[in-house]
Amino acid sequence: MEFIDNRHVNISNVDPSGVLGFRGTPDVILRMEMERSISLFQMMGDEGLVPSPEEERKRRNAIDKLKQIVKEWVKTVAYRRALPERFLRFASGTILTYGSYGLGVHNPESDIDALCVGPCFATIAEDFFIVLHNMLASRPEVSDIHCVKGAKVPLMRFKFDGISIDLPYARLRVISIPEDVDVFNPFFLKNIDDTSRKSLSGVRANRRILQLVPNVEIFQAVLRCIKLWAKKRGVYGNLLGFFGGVHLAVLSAFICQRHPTASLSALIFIFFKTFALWPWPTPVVLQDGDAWPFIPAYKVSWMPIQLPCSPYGFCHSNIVRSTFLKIKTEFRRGHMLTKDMLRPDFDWNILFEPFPYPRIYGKFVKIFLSASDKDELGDWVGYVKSRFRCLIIKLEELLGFCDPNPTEYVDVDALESNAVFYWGLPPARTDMIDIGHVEEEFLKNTNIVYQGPTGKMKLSVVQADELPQKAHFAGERRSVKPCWRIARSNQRIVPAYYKYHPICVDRYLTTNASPEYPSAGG
Ligand SMILES: Nc1ncnc2c1ncn2[C@@H]1O[C@H](COP(=O)(O)OP(=O)(O)OP(=O)(O)O)[C@@H](O)[C@H]1O
Ligand SMILES: [Mg+2]
Ligand SMILES: [Mg+2]
Repeated sequence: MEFIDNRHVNISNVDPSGVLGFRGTPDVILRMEMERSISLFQMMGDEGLVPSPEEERKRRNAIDKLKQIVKEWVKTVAYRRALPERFLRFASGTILTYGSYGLGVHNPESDIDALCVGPCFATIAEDFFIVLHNMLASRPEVSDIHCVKGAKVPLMRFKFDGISIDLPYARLRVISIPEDVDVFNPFFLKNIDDTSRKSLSGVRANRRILQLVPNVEIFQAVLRCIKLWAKKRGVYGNLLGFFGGVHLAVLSAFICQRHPTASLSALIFIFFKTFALWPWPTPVVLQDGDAWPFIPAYKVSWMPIQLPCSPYGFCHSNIVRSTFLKIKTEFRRGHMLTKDMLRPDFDWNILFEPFPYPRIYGKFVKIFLSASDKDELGDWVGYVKSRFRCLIIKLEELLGFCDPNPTEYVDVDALESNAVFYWGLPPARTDMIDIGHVEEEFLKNTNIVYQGPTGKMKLSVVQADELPQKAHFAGERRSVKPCWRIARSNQRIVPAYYKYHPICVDRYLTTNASPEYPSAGG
């Protein structure tokens, strides 16, 4: 814990308004602040947030093997395309990791976001989605492989040695891709196609964040804590109108950038203070020497967060009025709790306490999704989740507010495989809601074309005491993180969409952004 010692900011100095509930000499404050940082690190360990060395080895090994496969694939393609001998020798491709793995904040459940970077002669349609797909599919380590072609960032999704991998593709205008290719070098970015540019933007954004933060380790610790907080408090999940990983990464980096010498505990306090008082929709923008002017923030999201790489768009967001209010409330709660962190009885566990839905809301809309087996259910749940934003907006329209709890429950008494969501409703007017009509409208308005054999959906309004006791976080449900498979609608082949993206805005892959939230970002 050495680095905590020498990067202290006295918490009362970063809180000049003096609202901290503790007085003491600077020495005592420093010591207590350090203790708070240490106990937070310990808590993260207890929560199992940091993968074990064995798990890390497994991931490293999977990436190495993937790199090897990509290299072989490039040679195969070069050969098939009858490239001259001198080119054949040099032709190469590589894998670049990004997302939570690239930032070093993954947990044992996280997937690996890995970008396949290939040379100019390897096409996405044929060479990536057919040749590489077949090479991967024939490997014993690979299972559950899906091609996701219709998304803004097309990708293959599969498991490698049991680890979920998202593999988009970027094709550069060169024959040979250096292993450590510089994704900021204009030479490599020249004349690349739109899909490749979008695919690369995830890697570029992540690398930029790591370049911009003054201390990577402390940034990683802050982000891990904030992600845990967001999951526990029900404000993590882009599809449900909350934050995704990239949003929290930029917010955490923003704090770390401005307080380069602060300790972990001080940064957590500053994080909540800053965003509890933030004048939204003023965008959160990392200090970056190259930054370009951006489009007016109010057109982008309730909480605009700019991506730190050209063309400096905004992270896509599904935040609606209700989720905006919930996030703001949670920021304020975080601030109220952490400003007292130097008090002797301060306990981190309170900050990370799961959001007490049954205590806060009397009634819930229950969304019951079922299918005949687990695979079908995975596809079905993914499909419906991709349209959740429409349902949130509908309920908001009728009731003024709705809290879409991202937690997925399972009804163990039901005969079919199922997933159940319970969204908190405000007390007033709840009795007047015709939930059957909402269900009908949801199906109709979202133009559901999914015709999987067994997917069913039932909406009902239930009392708080009907909520199950046990649940698991949706974000941890990696085993059923499917793609929506090709389905037939009126004899018309409907393209395979990424499970999250057919209509609603999700991540940066969306193909059909809502007019209120134009696609501005990467
Ligand atoms: N809404 C978005 N806007 C812009 N870029 C995004 C968005 N969502 C995802 N990305 C890019 O894709 C990467 C991977 O996204 P993902 O949602 O898997 O985040 P993550 O940080 O890996 O979180 P998790 O641990 O939940 O997987 C992000 O790091 C970011 O570069
Ligand atoms: Mg990820
Ligand atoms: Mg991913």
